[in-house]
Amino acid sequence: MQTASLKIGTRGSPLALAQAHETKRRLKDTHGLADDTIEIVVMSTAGDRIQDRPLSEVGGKGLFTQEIEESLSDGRIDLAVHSSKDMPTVLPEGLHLSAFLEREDPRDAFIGRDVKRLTDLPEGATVGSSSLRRQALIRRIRPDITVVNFRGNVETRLRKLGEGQVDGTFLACAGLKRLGMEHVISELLDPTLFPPAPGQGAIAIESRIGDARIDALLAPLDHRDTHVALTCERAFLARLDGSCRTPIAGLAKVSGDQLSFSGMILTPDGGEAHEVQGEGSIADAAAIGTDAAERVLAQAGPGFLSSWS
Ligand SMILES: NCc1[nH]cc(CCC(=O)O)c1CC(=O)O
Repeated sequence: MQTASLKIGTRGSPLALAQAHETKRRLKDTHGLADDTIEIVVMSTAGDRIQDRPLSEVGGKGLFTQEIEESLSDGRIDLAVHSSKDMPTVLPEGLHLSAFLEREDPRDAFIGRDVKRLTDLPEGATVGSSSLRRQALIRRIRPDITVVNFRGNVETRLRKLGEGQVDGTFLACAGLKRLGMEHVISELLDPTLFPPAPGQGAIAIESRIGDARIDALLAPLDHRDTHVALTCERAFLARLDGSCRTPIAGLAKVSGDQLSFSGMILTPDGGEAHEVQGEGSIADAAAIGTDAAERVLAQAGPGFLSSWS
C-alpha cells in the first residue's frame, strides 16, 4: 500500500475540512500510509456560494454535493467525505456511500446567549435557525418564540449570537465536537423532545461502485453499527421523499443485533407532529425505516407532505 495515491474531495468549510482530515488520519493509521500519499482536494459547492437565502427556498437536491460528485465520477478524486445528513437519498449513478465512520453524539445542542437551558428562554425570545426541522420543533414546544432564519457556518452563527441578533441557536453536537468547540454548548437536547435529522453526527464516505482498490481501503474504516443505523434512517427519509421543505427527524440505535428507530414528521409551524417507532433485526434495517415511514404517513393522512409546499 506504500505507493497508494489518494485524493479526498471535500467542501472547504471548517467542519468539512475537519471531517476530511479525520478520514485521512484514519486511512493513514489503518494502512500505514505516508502523509503525502493522501491529498485533500477542497471544492466549492452551490450550497457554499449561496449565503443570502435559506437553502430550503433554493431547493434542489445535492446543493452541497453536486460539484464534488462530478469530480468523483470523473476520477479527479477517489473518494468524497460528507456529513451524512447533507446527503440526498438518491445518489448519482455509479456512486454509493460505501463507509460510515463511527457516529459522534447525534443530538442537537442548544446554545443560549444569556440562559443555559432552552426552557429558560424568556417569553417571546428569538432563536436563529435555518433548519426547517429545528424551526418546527422549537415552535412545537415553545410557540411564543420567534424563529429567524440563520445561515452560515458554525463560526458565523456563533458570532451572530454573540452580537445579540438572537437569544439562542441550535447546532449539531457532533459538528461542534469536531471543531473543538464543545464548550459553547449550553444544553444537549433530549432526542425524544428534539429528535435529530436522519444521519446527524455521522461522516459518510462516498466512492465509485466497483472501485476495488478504494473498497479495500475503506472496508476497515466502516463502522458497522453506524452503517446499519444510517441504512434505516436513510430508508425512512427516502420513503418520505425527503423534500427539502419537510421537517423530518429520525434516529436509529443499534444494540447487538437489534435496531430501534424513532421518527417524526412535522408541519413547518410545529402545529402538527406525528411520531413513529420501529424495531427489529439489524438485517432488516432498511425495511424498518421504510415501514416506519409508511406508518407515519398513514397516521398523518393523505396530502400531509404536500399540504404546505
Ligand atoms: N447542514 C449543515 C450541517 N451538516 C452537518 C452538520 C453537523 C455535523 C453532523 O451532523 O455530522 C451541520 C451543521 C449543524 O447542523 O450544526
